[in-house]
Amino acid sequence: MFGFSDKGNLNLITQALEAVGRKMRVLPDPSTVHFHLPGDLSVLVHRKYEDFINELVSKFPHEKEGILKFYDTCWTIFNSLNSLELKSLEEPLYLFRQFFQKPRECLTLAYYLPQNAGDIARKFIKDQELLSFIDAECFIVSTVNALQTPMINASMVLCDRHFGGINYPVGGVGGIAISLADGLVEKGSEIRYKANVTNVILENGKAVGVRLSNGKEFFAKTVISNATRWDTFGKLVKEELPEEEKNFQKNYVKAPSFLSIHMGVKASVLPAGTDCHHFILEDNWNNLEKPYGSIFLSIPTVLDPSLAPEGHHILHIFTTAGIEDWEGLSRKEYEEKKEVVANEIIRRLEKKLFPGLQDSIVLKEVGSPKTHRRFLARNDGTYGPMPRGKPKGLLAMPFNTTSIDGLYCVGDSCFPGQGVIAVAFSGIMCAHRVAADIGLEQKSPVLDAGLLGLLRWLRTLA
Ligand SMILES: NC(=O)c1ccc[n+]([C@@H]2O[C@H](COP(=O)([O-])OP(=O)(O)OC[C@H]3O[C@@H](n4cnc5c(N)ncnc54)[C@H](O)[C@@H]3O)[C@@H](O)[C@H]2O)c1
Ligand SMILES: CC(C)=CCC/C(C)=C/C=C/C(C)=C/C=C/C(C)=C/C=C/C=C(C)/C=C/C=C(C)/C=C/C=C(\C)CCC=C(C)C
Repeated sequence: MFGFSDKGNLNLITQALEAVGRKMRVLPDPSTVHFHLPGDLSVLVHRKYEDFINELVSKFPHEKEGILKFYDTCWTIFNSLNSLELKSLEEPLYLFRQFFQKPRECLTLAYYLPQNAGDIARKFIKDQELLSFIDAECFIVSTVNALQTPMINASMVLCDRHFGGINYPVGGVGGIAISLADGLVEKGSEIRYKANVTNVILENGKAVGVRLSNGKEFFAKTVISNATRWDTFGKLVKEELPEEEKNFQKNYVKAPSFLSIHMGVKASVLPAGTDCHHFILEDNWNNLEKPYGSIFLSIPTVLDPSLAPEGHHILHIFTTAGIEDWEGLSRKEYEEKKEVVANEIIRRLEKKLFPGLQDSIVLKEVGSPKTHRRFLARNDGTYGPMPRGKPKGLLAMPFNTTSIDGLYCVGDSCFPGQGVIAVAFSGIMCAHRVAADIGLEQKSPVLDAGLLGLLRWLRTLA
């Protein structure tokens, strides 16, 4: 996980846990990911920035200058981000204060806001294979290539992995939700589980509450939806799609979902020193973004052996996959298809990384895009939004307010997009905007109208 470090302003998981009086023990991952790419290009992203740069330069010595210039630009953006107090960009008093206190940093971010990583990389780098490597760097966090990945998001992940580092919460990532929930309850909140919202209740065009599938209704000053914007406006709000959302759907499509395999294997199948995270694309760069084209693999027991019985490891393997491949099948066909597709992926891993993998399996569970749709309640099981074409960086991404008074959105179909830290930031922004709107923080109605209008107009330019 990103966001677990003890320094800077972008350690948003640490900060969220602290806010509810919690702290988790984490284990530092010595690397972010081990890339296994076409042409036997192998790159390990070390935790220490200098080690990573030296490794990359050793593979592309003729591009040393371009590599340094590209990643230096990422650092300029990351350092600007990391210097700000992160609150709502839809709240003018805060935004103006930040511009006044940190003008250089805010102007840097404003300059890069409409730009994409692939365009910046092409300013400095000519080698096609290296540009494809940067595509893979972006793909693992955005599910699209570098030309479609906003430069601010790319900089955030390409630098924070070295600044804050990747850290594993002892006991597994499920512990994050448990700690947050415990902390919230301790602070006086109430959480209702198995509460399936089917309607946002509107009164005179204002959101005033929610209705559950069991018919119960809850009323509130403010409704915040963590469902995707496709679910919020396609299912929960029964009105005609507002113009703003039409614009969002014009600019963004649902990213595919995932096929995931969770396996328990005998430890002897992994060579000594195996890294925790791997990304595998065997022969052809053109397959990078295709369904089942590339394989993600995490082995959390490399860092935290307590998760599996002695002598065993856990493998979490996943590839992008669309829901359309999995619809219209009988139960039997569905189960058979999961088996066939999973076995092919395991065969590829066996060939590339771990001979004998198939025979070492002691437990295997396969999830399809339908599993994601069902258990995460996400439209088509989508991983999040993906630009329809070439985006203007983050310019078109909506923030938290919506065109329905009293209704706010958070999560990965809001600015700045996919990723736990991105989503946590959208939560922080939303909390601040709501606090201002219900009188818990300062606000200026005149400036609000001006800024929200300006941001709406900017989005139409994207
Ligand atoms: N690091 C990883 O490997 C990893 C894995 C998975 C997801 N992620 C990140 O998490 C991000 C998603 O975060 P998010 O917060 O936007 O979405 P989310 O899907 O994690 O959270 C949405 C929440 O809303 C609930 N919900 C949805 N519809 C509901 C309804 N009708 N009634 C009641 N509850 C409902 C869901 O149960 C869920 O708890 C992704 O973009 C991804 O980057 C990361
Ligand atoms: C007016 C206006 C609007 C403006 C002005 C200017 C300014 C001030 C600006 C500002 C801005 C800001 C603050 C921004 C922010 C941003 C952020 C925070 C961002 C973030 C991001 C993040 C991200 C993207 C992340 C991501 C991640 C991910 C997705 C991850 C994933 C992972 C996975 C999948 C795993 C892998 C594995 C393997 C390889 C195995």
